[in-house]
Amino acid sequence: SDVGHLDLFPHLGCCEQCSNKHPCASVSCILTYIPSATRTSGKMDKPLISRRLMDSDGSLAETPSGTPKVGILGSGDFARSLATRLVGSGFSVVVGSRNPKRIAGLFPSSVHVTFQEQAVSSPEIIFVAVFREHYSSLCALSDQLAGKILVDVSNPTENEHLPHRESNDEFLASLFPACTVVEAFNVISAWTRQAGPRDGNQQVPICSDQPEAKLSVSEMVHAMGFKPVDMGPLASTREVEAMPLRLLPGWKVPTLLALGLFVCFYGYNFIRDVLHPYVQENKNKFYKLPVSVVNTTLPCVAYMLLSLVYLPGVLAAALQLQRGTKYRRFPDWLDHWLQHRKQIGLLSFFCAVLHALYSFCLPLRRSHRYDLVNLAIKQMPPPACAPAPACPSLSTPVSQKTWMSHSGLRSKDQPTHK
Ligand SMILES: NC(=O)C1=CN([C@@H]2O[C@H](COP(=O)(O)OP(=O)(O)OC[C@H]3O[C@@H](n4cnc5c(N)ncnc54)[C@H](OP(=O)(O)O)[C@@H]3O)[C@@H](O)[C@H]2O)C=CC1
Ligand SMILES: [Fe+3]
Repeated sequence: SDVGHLDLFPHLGCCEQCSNKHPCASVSCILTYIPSATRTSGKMDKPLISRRLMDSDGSLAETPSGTPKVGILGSGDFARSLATRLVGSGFSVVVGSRNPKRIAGLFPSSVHVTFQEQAVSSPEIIFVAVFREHYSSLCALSDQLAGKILVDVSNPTENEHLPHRESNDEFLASLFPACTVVEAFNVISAWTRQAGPRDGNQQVPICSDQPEAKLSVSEMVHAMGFKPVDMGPLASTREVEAMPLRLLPGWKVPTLLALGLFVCFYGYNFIRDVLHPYVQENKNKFYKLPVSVVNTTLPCVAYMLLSLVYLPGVLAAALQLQRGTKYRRFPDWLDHWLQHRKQIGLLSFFCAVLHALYSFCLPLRRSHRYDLVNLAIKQMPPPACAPAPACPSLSTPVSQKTWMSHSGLRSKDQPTHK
């Protein structure tokens, strides 16, 4: 309704947008006048890089003095994207490099790029954006780093990561015992880190043995527009560092299960529909392998998977009844099974959809085949003095009734089988 809009927006004067009497209260005009920032709300409207930090050419300008200072060791991709975001969030950033002159131009102008020794002297929080194998090259800075918070951002490669091996954070903490090590940002992509949490993951898992250090880093993460998530002590970093290595977590077992079921049912249907007729009656039905046998197999797999979605719930209920309480942990196998129900259910649905598509396409394919046979027969010249055909279906075009009966459809004048 237009009523009341004028009270809400008393600044609206003469309307230049439409021909209404002034002041105009039409919704379209009001929407044109309201600044976009007041129309929409939420975090996404906040500019990721504040205007006051931008030069006229779009690069980042000097940060005002008195802003919190953050150090970054390393000048690679991670350091660059992090520095850009930190400056955009109002932090003063100093980057420590082995060769500051070479890489200074790659950072926003407000970032101070210097040698490692100078970079770590004043900030209390220092990001270690170098690979694990180069941590030991930072040991020369031990005295200057004493008492500071080191934020480890590294991820192990797959070969490095072994479940019972010490994490990169634990290794860093052992090299710098006088520092507090905090894990953060290892799961955030370079794009999200630089552009802010617009469309990517917003959660930043944080681990440390020191609650104060965790709090300081959490506040910084929050100021950068992300959501800090406390993942516990430094020992939890083994789990957190393994996160980026997991592709589609939770799907491996259900997918293998679905494939296994498919292979079993396909084998069974192959023996029943193809191999058995071939051995017993010498009938060649191998043409059924790509479509018909697959289509018979898909619903079997779908039903089996669906039953595997419901079964653990029943087992869990039975176990609770037997134990007389629901406050005891399920056995591990049942716990894992319960956690995979969503994936198993989706795979079941996928098989059912494939079955529907196959079933829909099969009659179309048969109809096309009969059309081709009809055409071929029509083109055959009648023999000059041919005897009466033994099989009428070979000399006359295949009727609609024939292909309908072969396709499992029934024509109107055909009697129903009881
Ligand atoms: N890139 C990404 O998107 C992500 C990276 N990470 C982690 O961030 C860390 C850095 O990654 P990234 O920036 O991509 O790597 P890069 O190879 O781009 O940069 C590594 C930096 O380490 C510095 N460095 C310090 N000491 C040494 C040394 N002895 N030998 C070689 N280099 C050294 C170098 O800077 P200089 O020469 O100036 O000293 C170099 O620029 C890694 O631990 C990685 O796992 C985590 C998540 C995502
Ligand atoms: Fe079916």
